Amino acid sequence: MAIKYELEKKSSQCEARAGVIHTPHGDIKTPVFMPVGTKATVKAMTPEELEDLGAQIILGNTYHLFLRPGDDLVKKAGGLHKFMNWNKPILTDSGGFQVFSLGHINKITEEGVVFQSHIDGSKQMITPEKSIEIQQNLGSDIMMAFDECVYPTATKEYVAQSLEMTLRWLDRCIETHTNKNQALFGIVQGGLFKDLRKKSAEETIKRNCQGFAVGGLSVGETKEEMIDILRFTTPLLPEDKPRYNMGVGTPDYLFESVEAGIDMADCVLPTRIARNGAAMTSHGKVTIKNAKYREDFTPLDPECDCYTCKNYTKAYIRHLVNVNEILGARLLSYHNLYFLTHLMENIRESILEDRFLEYKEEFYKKYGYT
Ligand SMILES: CC#C[C@H]1NC(N)=Nc2cc3[nH]c(NC)nc3cc21
Ligand SMILES: [Zn+2]
Repeated sequence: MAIKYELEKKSSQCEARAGVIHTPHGDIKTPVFMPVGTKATVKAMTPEELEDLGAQIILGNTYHLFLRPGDDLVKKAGGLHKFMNWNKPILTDSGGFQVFSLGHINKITEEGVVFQSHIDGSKQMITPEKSIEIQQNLGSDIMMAFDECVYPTATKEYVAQSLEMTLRWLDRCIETHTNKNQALFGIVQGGLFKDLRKKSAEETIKRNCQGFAVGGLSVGETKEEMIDILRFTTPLLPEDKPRYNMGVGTPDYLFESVEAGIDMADCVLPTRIARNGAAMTSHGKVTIKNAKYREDFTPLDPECDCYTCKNYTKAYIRHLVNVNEILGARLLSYHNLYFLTHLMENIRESILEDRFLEYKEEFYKKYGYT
């Protein structure tokens, strides 16, 4: 068994739950936020810094690593863990979404997706088999099935057809999944249509994957639509397997995901907004370039005990960002990743103490959501 999910405590107030995912590269306490390391690095962070800030598992991307440096090279290096010197769990996305959001799609056929590389325009094709072969070369602990990604604007007819193809592609992924040290997660689609979500969930569950993602969200739908679909779909998934909401990473979306019964979430936001000079703090978002911080010699977040907040001031970080010094992005990335990682740790504690909703209310008030 590549991974095993152990449920520790279910909230009495909502679908939230705390658990542990046992993997060949160590245990993951859930709910968990997963930093994104698209091209074999979580941007500007060393693996040691990721460990220090509490990261338990990171993401890699099939699409990017296939194009550069090539999954065959990573395999020759001993796999992605060795190549990037990260010895804890890694989850790799299958390429479906990245082709959609980055590659220039030429056509989607039953065989797979033909696209032009966003790097050199070369014609490429990813099939379910190819996606799993790449992920097995990378050696990730959790592989995502190759799915067809549809946007919330797609018609119901298209979404209905698409989820059927995603199920046929899942069967082909399962066929190709030979390395049983790696888990394979299915992805539930169905857009914003509850009957299609139910169908996709029921059919995906029949394939007995080691975990399940709710796909097709965080792709432009409204927050209310995401919450509605998430609260409908997540409880349909097996209680004894991990559940993963793809692409969420703001505090409110993390709270809402956990409240719906989600265990795992990932997002590029913490490092992306850091490069743009923004930080998530206990009292809401801080845009450090703001002139009001010019002579502010207090920590970024007075309630945070991370390396950045213990050693530097807003004025100093604002200076670094203003003169475009790399350290500015690094210090903000470190804090933002620490903030979301510890937010999920605090959420987990609140579930173990059966006070999740109270914690959510306290956090929302301080952060400025309500
Ligand atoms: C449609 C669809 C779909 C899902 N399929 C796969 N393989 N990966 C995803 C990654 C995502 N990231 C975000 N938002 C940043 N939404 C995502 C959705 C998916
Ligand atoms: Zn901090």
